[in-house]
Amino acid sequence: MLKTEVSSTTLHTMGGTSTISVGSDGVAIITIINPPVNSLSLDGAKGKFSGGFDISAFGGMHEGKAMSTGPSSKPGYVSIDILSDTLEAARKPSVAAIDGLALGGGLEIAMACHARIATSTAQLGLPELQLGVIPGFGGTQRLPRLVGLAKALEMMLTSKPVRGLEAHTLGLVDEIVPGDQLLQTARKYALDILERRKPWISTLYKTDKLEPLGEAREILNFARAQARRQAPNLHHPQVCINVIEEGIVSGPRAGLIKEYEEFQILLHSDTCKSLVHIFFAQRGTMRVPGVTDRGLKPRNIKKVAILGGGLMGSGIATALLLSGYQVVLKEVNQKFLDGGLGRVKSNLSSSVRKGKLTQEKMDKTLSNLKGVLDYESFRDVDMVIEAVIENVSLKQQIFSDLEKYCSPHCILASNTSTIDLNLIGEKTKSHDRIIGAHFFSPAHVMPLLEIVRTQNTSPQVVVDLLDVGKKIRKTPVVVGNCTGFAVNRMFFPYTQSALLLVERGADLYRVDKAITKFGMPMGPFRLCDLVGFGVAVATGSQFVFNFPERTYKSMLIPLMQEDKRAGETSRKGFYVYNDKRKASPDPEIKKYIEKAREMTGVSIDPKVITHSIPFIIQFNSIPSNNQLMDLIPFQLEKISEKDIIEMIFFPVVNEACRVYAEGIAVKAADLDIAGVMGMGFPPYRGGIMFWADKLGSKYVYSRLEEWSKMYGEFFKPCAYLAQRAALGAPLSAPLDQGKSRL
Ligand SMILES: C[C@H](O)CC(=O)SCCNC(=O)CCNC(=O)[C@H](O)C(C)(C)COP(=O)(O)OP(=O)(O)OC[C@H]1O[C@@H](n2cnc3c(N)ncnc32)[C@H](O)[C@@H]1OP(=O)(O)O
Repeated sequence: MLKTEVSSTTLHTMGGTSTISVGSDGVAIITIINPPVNSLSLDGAKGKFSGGFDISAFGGMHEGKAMSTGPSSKPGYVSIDILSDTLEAARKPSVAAIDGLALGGGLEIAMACHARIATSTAQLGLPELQLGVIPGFGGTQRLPRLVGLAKALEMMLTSKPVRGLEAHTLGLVDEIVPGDQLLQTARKYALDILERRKPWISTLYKTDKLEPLGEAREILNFARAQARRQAPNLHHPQVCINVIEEGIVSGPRAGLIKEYEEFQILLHSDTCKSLVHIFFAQRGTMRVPGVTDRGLKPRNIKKVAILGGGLMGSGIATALLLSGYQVVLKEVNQKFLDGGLGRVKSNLSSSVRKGKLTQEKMDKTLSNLKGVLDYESFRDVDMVIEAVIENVSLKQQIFSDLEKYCSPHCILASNTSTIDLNLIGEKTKSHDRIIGAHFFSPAHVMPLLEIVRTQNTSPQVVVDLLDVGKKIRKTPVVVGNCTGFAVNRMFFPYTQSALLLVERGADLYRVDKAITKFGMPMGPFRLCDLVGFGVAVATGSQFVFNFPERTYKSMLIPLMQEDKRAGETSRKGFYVYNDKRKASPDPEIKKYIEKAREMTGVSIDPKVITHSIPFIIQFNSIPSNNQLMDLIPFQLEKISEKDIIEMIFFPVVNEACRVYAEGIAVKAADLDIAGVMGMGFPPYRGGIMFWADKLGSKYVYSRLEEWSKMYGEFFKPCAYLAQRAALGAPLSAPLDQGKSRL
């Protein structure tokens, strides 16, 4: 029971409200209220358990405002003067009572207290690295001293929080209590410290959890090597390790100073700006003008039917089952149905093997799955997701069947990745409830859900699907209807420009290597192998048909298909694969490239090469044409990595501009998220539009213009890009009103 309050004060600040109330036991309770996540701001009072420092204030700091303003202009003011020399060194003990989140700056304040009491479900973590910075309020020094170096490094480098129970085992938390006993226990704990019944601990000077220096160095070096391997383009994980090391080698106060200095530098890095942009852009996808601002409430979707138990259908079923939905899976015959159900089971078993799901939960989850061969069970479902092969007439037939069997309120969704939804729904009268639910393979793993809305789809149906997307832990991006929607329209030129480059003489494996080095999970050719040539050609044909003027016509893939090379599944594609599915370059590929060149009349143009890669060769005699041609592949191999990256990605930027200008995407930031989550574009580059804006619209335009003169229409900058470049304006600036197709 709390004792009666004897005094209380409320502070209103820009960062929310703080209340201080002192009970008759003399213990003061500071409560800080700053919805939604109690983020911290420097103008506000300190001491709240929260989602961390106010990330929206990073923006102002990027524009030049220092993090330390006013009285806090002194280096390390918060971490040294406030948290170490005032809070931690005080003659009054402080105890953190943690319910819910204690992340980033929130946990750093808690660690500067003399003890921490938490609920078992509280989440404690230092996720600053996910934003391109390091903990800045002493976290790099205190966390290793509470939980040991190895665990502290893991928590910081992965940005993953731990739950209260684990935090207690680790020593981060002193006691775990139910939520309703939190304050009472924390109060008593503070008095116990004061009266020396509990130890009075300053975390900063604790050493018992720190490994001896030699061992510590080994752990740090191991972490360095691992971080370099996992994120070779990222500098800030290395900085974090260096800062931790400084504290171990030179003492925690030296560590705090280095932490402050490095934090200030990282705050202004491109990586931090890009990751903060992605943080807000990801949350912004849930806001769709004209849809989510109408006050519509999502309807309760309980039962979903899926048509097709292939790779996509079974993945979608898995994702829904894992979030508690009842799922009906329909196939055309028992063999296919058994295959589909088997795939769902094996997806779930793999979660059990990885410790993400218990066997008991898996059995319970599977009881929500029903396999069927007809439409009878569709009568009471709330939503259907069609996930059959990309065949227009088959989909049209299915949608008219669905109209007959499903109730009038049932949402009719298609998982098509390219086909125009109006075409799919052509034979129905249900246009207001037809919507695209485009998942990415494997659907139970990939984080993006592209929600496609036609001009007739009702906003209620969009709101319903946004809600389902959130519940199955996907990031939904709402886009307009067209061939390929947003993600595949951006993907198409990615493969096309790669084909163009190799046909002009660039080494295929070097293209993949350059793109992987840039930060993509794999290069365009390795990806084609993974997706399979069959799917690549089927999707590609939609583009060839709809956008012929900007299609690069290559015979390379069809030629390889003739020789039964179909990608990874056939063990041969652009690479060859061994039993363990390890990819190796194949010298045979040259043969296909030469033949493809011959068939389409593409040649390596020496003028272009010498123009783009100036270098001098001295000949003793005048070389023959054949000798010159022999030199060409060698010369083209000299194409710089920067040129490879720009020639592959600027056409993607160009297409993203078209998608934006046509109103298919409502915000440029949605395309950034679609690229990051659907294509694997590196988040630390901020997404495709953000990255292009960093290079400047003028530069992107001028390069595309240059290549379009050399290689033709494929590279031609679109009108929107040309206009932005002429104005010197960013590509991501909001569009004129009334343009959106949504
Ligand atoms: C000096 C220090 O060391 C520096 C720091 O502390 S840096 C900050 C470190 N903290 C973080 O990185 C945590 C970031 N936040 C998160 O991971 C998640 O938001 C969360 C786990 C706190 C909550 O997740 P969830 O419940 O799914 O809600 P989510 O939609 O993400 O956030 C709710 C709202 O709070 C905002 N928000 C979350 N954390 C915020 C923060 N630290 N600052 C400002 N706004 C924040 C979100 O933008 C969102 O706003 P919106 O509703 O207007 O879109």
